[in-house]
Amino acid sequence: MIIQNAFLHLSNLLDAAELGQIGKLSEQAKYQDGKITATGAAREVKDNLQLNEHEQAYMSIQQVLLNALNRSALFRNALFPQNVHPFLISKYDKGMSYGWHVDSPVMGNMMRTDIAMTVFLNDPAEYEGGELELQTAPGSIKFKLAKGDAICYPCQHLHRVNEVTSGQRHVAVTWIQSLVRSPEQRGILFGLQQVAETLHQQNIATEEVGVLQQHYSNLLRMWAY
Ligand SMILES: O=C(O)CCC(=O)C(=O)O
Ligand SMILES: [Fe+2]
Repeated sequence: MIIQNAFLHLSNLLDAAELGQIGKLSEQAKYQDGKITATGAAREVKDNLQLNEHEQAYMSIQQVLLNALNRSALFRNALFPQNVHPFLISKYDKGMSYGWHVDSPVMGNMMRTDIAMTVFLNDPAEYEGGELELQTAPGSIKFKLAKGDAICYPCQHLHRVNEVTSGQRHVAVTWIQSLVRSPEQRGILFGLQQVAETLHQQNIATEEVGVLQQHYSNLLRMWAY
């Protein structure tokens, strides 16, 4: 099936062993007020807990998450990641939420934030509420994914995390600068790439397949910066 959606769902981004490792590492670690890393208006509406970046566990968790991203062909082919911000590891206890906001357009060492990503680190049955909600032209969309899954969405959208009304929500959040800035252009390239990949799997290697690959390459070269 060809994926044609600006919201990329990565199923099982983390395997059971990785989830176990992250669970263990975060258990002993200290979490602090999430307002510390929020700027501007987002600071007023942010109410969560974040793993302190000076904690020993922090770097180990980063490594597990980056390894998982590195082996995902879907992540690479759909998003053209050029720069990935260090993950924020967050918890939302009962009563916590993150109100409507947009993320900073530029973060860290002057990286542009094109795509935001939430990795769900615990089972959705462990908490009520806590959906990631995006405002889009046709209406709002809510995501509350399985443990180990991730959602990637263009940073243009206003979004919020609904109040957790029971239990605890545990996520990792990051931002990606893409080689291809526009979501529409990424969608065209990803569509063509999936068609080329399907033809390749069917052992079809006609002249037309070569031309498809040629134009895919030329479009990517035209749009990459
Ligand atoms: O926790 C999430 O799913 C998203 C959090 C968020 O919007 C942010 O950190 O900017
Ligand atoms: Fe956000």
